Order: sequence, then C-alpha cells, then structure tokens
Amino acid sequence: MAPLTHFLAAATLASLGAAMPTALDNVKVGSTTLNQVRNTNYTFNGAVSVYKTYLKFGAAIPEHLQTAVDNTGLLSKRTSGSVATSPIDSSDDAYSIPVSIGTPAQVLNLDLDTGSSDLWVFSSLTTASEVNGQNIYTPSKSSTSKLVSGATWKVKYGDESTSSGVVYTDKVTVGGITASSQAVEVAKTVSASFTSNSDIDGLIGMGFDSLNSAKPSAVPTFFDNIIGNLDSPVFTADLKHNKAGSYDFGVIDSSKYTGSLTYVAVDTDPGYWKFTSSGYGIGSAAFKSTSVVGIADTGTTLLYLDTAIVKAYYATVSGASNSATYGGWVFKCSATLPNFVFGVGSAKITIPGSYINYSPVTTGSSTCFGGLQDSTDIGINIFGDVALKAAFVVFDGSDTPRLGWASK
Ligand SMILES: Cc1noc(C)c1CN(C)Cc1cc2n(n1)CCN(c1cc(N)ncn1)C2
Repeated sequence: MAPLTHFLAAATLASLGAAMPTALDNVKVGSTTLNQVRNTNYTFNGAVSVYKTYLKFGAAIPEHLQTAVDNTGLLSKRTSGSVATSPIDSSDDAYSIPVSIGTPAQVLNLDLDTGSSDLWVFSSLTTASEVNGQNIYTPSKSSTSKLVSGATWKVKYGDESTSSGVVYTDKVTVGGITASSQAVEVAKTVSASFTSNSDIDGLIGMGFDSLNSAKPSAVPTFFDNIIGNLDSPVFTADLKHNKAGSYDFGVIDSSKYTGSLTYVAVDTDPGYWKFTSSGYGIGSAAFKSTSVVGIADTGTTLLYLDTAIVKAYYATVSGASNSATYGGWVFKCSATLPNFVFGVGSAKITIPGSYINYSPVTTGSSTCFGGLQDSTDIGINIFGDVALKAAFVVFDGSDTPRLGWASK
C-alpha cells in the first residue's frame, strides 16, 4: 500500500501547486504509534518538583523549600565521611565524637548511641546547677537555629538516667556531613549521672526513629536525615580499647577489618539494632551453637548476656562471684580471664579476656568488675562497647536493615 499512498500524497501536493522538492522523494508517508513507557525508576517528589519550577523561572528558593529538598537527598550529590571517636576515660566507659551545631559552629562532644534515637545536648537552657564543665549549645548564638514550637522531649535510659527539654532545628555536621535542618533536642534538665561527667555534652542517637522521645511527634535522627545523601546507606563502628577509633558514614572501609564481613538480619522492633547471634564459646572450650538475641549498642559500656552464659564464663575464673555489694560479677584483678567468642552466622568474633577484666570496682581496689554481666534484670541482651570494640561493625540502614560483623 505504501507506494499508492506515496503517489496520492505527491498528487495532492501537485494539485496544490506546491513545488515538489526532491526531498519528498524519500519521505515515507504513513503513521506510527509511540507507546509511552512509565519510568518505574522515577519517584515523584513534591518539594523537588516545586524546586525545579522555581529554578526554571528564576525565582528565589525559600529556605523552607531548600530544607525540604535537602532532606529528600534526591538532588544533592552523594557523599561519605569519617569522624574519630575516643573513649572518654581509660576504662572505655563511653565513646564521644565532635559534632558541629549551628552557625557559627558550636562544637560539642556527643556520645554516639545506637541504642537510642534522640540527639540531645547540654545547653544555655540547662538548669545552671546541673551543668558541670560540659560544652553547651546556645541556640540564640546561632543564626540558623529555629525553635520547634510546642515540641518537647524526655528520654530515660536503662540506668534510670534522664534528660528533657525543648526542640530546635539547626545545621549539624558530623565527619564533614551536614544535615541542614537537624532536630537538636536542647536539655532544660539532666540527671546527676550526666552532670557528673564533663566528658559528654549530650548524645547523638543512631537507633531507629521509633525510639525518639519528641512530642507531639518524633523527629528524625541524624542518620535518617543524611542517609539519602550517602554513597551507601550505612555507618560503621570501629571502636578501640583505650585509643581513638572511628565512625564512618556512607562507606565501608575494608582496611579497617580482616577477613570478610558476615551480615545478619536486624529486627527494628522496637527500634534497636536487634540481631541474633549464633552462639558462644568460652576460652578454648567448644563453641556452643545457640540463638542469642541482642542489640548492638554503642551507648552501653558492657556486654550483657543470659544468666547461663555468664555463669558458665565466670565458672572458669577462680574466686569470681556475683556480688550484691558491687552489683555484678567481680573477681581478683590479678585473675587471667578467658577470651569470649560470640557467633554471627558462621563467623566468630573473639573478645579478649583482657576486655572482660574491665576495671577495679573503685580506684585502686584489687577487686575488679566484669565486662560481661547478667542481662536478666535488663530484659534484653546487650552487645555494648566491650563486644563492639572487638569487631568492625556495619550498621546498614537500607530498606532491609542488617548488621555486618568482621574481626580486626
Ligand atoms: C555510659 C557511661 N558509663 O560511665 C560513664 C562515665 C558513662 C558516660 N556518661 C556519664 C554519659 C552517659 C551516656 C549514657 N549514660 N551516661 C547512661 C545512659 N546511657 C545509655 C545509653 C544506652 N544506649 N543504653 C543505656 N544507657 C547513655
């Protein structure tokens, strides 16, 4: 049929007196249909759509729109970063990182805590008698601080310590990575254990948002705010005994561990990095394959496990006892403690016995407190710093959260 169609078209044009350009000679007249194909990779985002319209017509971008677009992470370039983390004392009681807040930057040393989800700080609003040498955040000195009207928070930790206050948003930078409008929970009051430790100016929670205490609605963690901008939706922990380690964001640095990473699923209910260890070994004894559910918690100092495991461990330490006086398992500081191995899938992480010879019960005492304690009264097993500093740990916040473990 094409030739006939071709002929008719030429005839029509001729009848109209149109010059017959030779180009028509090779034009195939006909019809075709281009079916639209949905781009399944594209997700509409309102803020980005409005932002692009503003750009198209040269309109100034309002700050609220810039913040909304920043927080989508959809437009900004991917990034990664690293921050050194240091034990606050010779016992590795906690690990702090420098965090820049506001404009100009106010730098506070915060306890990065995967076992909670509030970023809270000592501040100019904290009851003066409860501040004892800590660095404070003063919102009124930051040109980018904004009060979140009506928002309050109150957090309570496993050891009954507490803090509470009001909420601002401000620019927060960790390891070179910035959340342009991070909720900063400003303390109006803190409990004695926080007041007594001038090495910690607050916490930066890296648990899941469901644990956040802000009212009337929860606020996103720093990790949640930056995850969209990261090359990879992860942060890693490389804690060390009595020396600086690091937290990395958006990258897995294979120079920081030996062998390979073994990944294990995370149950995000109720909001911890909760996983199942595949068993344990004490010293040179045979490894016992058994499921041990616990949380990876950088904000907890020690390792807390089931009674049976703890009893079996200290049965190998002559003179060890579970002391009501000292509130846990103690032994002579001169004791040599066996290593403790815990399983992650088919991999094994070995905690040196020296990490479990944690510290004298009081300065100068010859009685030492164990780095492994009973979790019964807590209600959940906690792989705290004593365990974490024996490993390199990947906290993978992808759509299927998981933990990666490696020796180092
Ligand atoms: C810790 C710690 N231990 O000895 C010292 C000193 C410190 C540091 N210190 C006074 C600052 C601090 C930070 C926390 N606490 N105290 C107690 C309750 N915390 C947690 C976090 C969590 N994930 N789970 C349970 N509680 C966090």
